[in-house]
Amino acid sequence: MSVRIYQLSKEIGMENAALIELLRERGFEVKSASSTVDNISAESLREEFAQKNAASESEEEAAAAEPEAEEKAPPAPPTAPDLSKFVKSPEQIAQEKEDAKKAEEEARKAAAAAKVVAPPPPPAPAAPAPVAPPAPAAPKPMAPPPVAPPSGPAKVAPPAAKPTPAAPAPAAPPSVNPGVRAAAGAPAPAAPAPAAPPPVAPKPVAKAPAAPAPAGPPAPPAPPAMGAPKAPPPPPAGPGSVAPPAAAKAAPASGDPDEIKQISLKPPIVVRDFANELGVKPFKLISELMEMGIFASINQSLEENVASELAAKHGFLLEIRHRGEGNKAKKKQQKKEEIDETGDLEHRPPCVCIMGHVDHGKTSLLDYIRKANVTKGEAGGITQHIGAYQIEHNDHKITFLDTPGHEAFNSMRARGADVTDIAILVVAADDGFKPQTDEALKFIQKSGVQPIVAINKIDTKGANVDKVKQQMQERGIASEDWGGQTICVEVSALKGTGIEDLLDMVLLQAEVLELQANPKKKSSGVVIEASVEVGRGPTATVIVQSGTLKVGDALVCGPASTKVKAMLDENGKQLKKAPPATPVRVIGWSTTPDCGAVYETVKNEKTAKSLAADNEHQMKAEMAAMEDEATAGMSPQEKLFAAIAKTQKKTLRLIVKADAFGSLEAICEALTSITSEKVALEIIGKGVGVISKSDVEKAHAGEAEVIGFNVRSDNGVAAVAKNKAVKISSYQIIYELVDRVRDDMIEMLDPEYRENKIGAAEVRAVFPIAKGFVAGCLVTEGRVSHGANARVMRRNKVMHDSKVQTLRRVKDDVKEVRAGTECGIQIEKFNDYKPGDTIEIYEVHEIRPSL
Ligand SMILES: Nc1nc2c(ncn2[C@@H]2O[C@H](COP(=O)(O)OP(=O)(O)OP(=O)(O)O)[C@@H](O)[C@H]2O)c(=O)[nH]1
Repeated sequence: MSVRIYQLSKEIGMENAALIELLRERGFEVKSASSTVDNISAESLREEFAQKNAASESEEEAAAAEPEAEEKAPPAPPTAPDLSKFVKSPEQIAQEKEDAKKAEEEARKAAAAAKVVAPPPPPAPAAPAPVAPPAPAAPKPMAPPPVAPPSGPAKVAPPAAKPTPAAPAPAAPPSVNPGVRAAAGAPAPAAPAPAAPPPVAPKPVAKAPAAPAPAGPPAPPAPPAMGAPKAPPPPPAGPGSVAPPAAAKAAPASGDPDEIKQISLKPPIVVRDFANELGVKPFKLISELMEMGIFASINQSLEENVASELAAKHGFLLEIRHRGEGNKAKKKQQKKEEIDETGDLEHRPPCVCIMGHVDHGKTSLLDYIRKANVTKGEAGGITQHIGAYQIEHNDHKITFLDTPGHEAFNSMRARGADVTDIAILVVAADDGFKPQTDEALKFIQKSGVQPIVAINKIDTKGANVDKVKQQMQERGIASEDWGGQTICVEVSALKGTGIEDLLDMVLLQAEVLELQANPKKKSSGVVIEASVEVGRGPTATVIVQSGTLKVGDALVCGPASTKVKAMLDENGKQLKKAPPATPVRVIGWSTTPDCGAVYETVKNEKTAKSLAADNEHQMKAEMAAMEDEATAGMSPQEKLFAAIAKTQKKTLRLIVKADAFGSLEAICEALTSITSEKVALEIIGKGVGVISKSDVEKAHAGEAEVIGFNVRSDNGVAAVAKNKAVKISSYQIIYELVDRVRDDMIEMLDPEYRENKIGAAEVRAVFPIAKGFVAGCLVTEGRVSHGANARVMRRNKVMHDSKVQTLRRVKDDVKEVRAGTECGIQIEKFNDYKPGDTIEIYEVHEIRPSL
């Protein structure tokens, strides 16, 4: 039996880091808070600390007050001092080390009073490192602030975890986070101040590992997980996605008296609209473009850099908003607000997603966690699939995103990682890393989330945990017990082994991430599932990311809007309020919102409706412009040829109906990835909900098929379809659907044939007979068969191509003559044999054409 360090540290009331240090001092090989110590050692530690704590109770109280004083002492930046219990300054760590040593000694001497848990305030650092360096604009020539050692309170920025924007100086936490573990054992950094100031303001580094000091003498080797040097604030930069030319950028900085106005446009930037925005006549803009060597018509769209250049020329700063960037920008803004309003910030549950290769046990894991929770929770709750659910573990909530795992759901998985704080990468112990595991890992890493690897199916015969760990190492995510930084838990989703441990690790990671949100503000969040439900109309499952969503709130989400009439959790229970990180199904949207879209709370229903209408209009305009753009730049002839080519190519037209937006999108993505030179695939209609008569009408008009995924047909639809000869096919499995569509495309192709040579004969002599001539031959290879296809070749030229009409051995008709045998051959409708000709015998097979 063994005990995890984080459990033990809780029991004895000690920081994880301090306990790790103490154990290391005592010769234990421990790596992180998830490492274990044997039960006997744990018990003796419990006893030891029970005594010490009793003896030093009063002393601790005094000590507890002191760090406060210490926190106030250094000139901390305004947003900084948010010390979590996992975060300590290097001085504190050093102090703890000393204390731990002292405690050990004292323990040995059986002295009663020792102090380990609450260290006294560290002495004023010998080389104090001011956290906030001077502005880069006026660097002092001689003594720049030492940039390397972050001192004073520093917020955790665990490696590969989402960077915490407010962190003043990314520092490795002497905490349980494996990625930063090394810092605990590292010497307190005391980097010498660089002799020369950095010539250019280094980019602020949001994440560990350490970046080198920008200038001056080389910094001492930083401990592996120490934070990057505290960077001076970056020079003023243009707004988020603004892509102005140099001139435009320089203008505001140079203090040009002319006011620089900003215009914000979404591509495509069409000449006519752009001229309006700039307040010039289109022909003027066209002539300016001509001066730049660009010949554009009034309806043509401009390259972004060209538009930026023109905007600058007219004194504008052009912001180009790409689709989806608005949301990103909003998200960023949202995060920023979360930091600004620290007063109202509260801890929120982590959003966790489970990813991995098909059949590695994601669903089983999710099911096990959910079922365990259902039985623990309120009795009789009927769980429904809403794309996410929340559980409680050790009195802490965890939100799980229930994302499907099939390859075709890539896009949803990508989103899963977007709203995800923690990602569990499931790898089957009997199968190891597979392409989808790697793909999922890529998503996870791209989204800046530190994966927790769950090695599943450890109960199976072929389980090889070491092999998986080896593969983890090969991918740069070595597990903790292999000297790496990735939390790795061995589980069996079937038997439930290790699941508690896994959930412990999730909570631990969540604690390190310090997930916070402001529940008091207006709610916003992300749609993770959307569908049309019979009797309920369009519904959407959203994850509240900020604020508290309440019944009666007016929401807008792209072209969809709603006044929340009802919200349900995954157990179908009506909720009145949904605080941050809660998944809820919101009923009663005007239309199904897009999966992955951001919703916002607005003033009232009227505003929501009007904003949704604006969004819809905008989206339609963009679509139309994109279509125009596809043919822009083509001459009329080219457009004509393109149109002809389009009509000549066979096309399979489809109308796709699915049960949810996520699956609809995944299906369309999978279908459009079927590429063929010979057959085009065109999705002429798609939607969420039952297959209706109007779908059939549309299919009939467009000569299309209707494909349904997990949806049924409306009453009477089958009869209409039969009457109009419209094919309707329904599927429950996405790859079957894709395979069937591929088959349908192939069926549209003309058959293909392959020739197979079966023999050859050489003409040795030509004999006249009553009706024409016969060729006396020697079969030189294979066989010659009566009725087989035959081709007479002369000097590599085909003289005739037909069939073997007569085949004789001596005077007898035969069916077949083998190689090395002489025979008489008469070819259908041919008489011009010459000695030396070759008669090739071949078969023709019809083969399945390929796309
Ligand atoms: N022996 C054993 N079998 C397991 C375990 N976890 C899952 N399985 C089995 O593995 C198979 C696939 O499990 P799923 O949970 O459906 O896997 P998945 O990764 O969700 O699969 P997709 O949803 O298709 O991507 C099922 O037959 C499960 O019963 C486990 O821990 N041990």
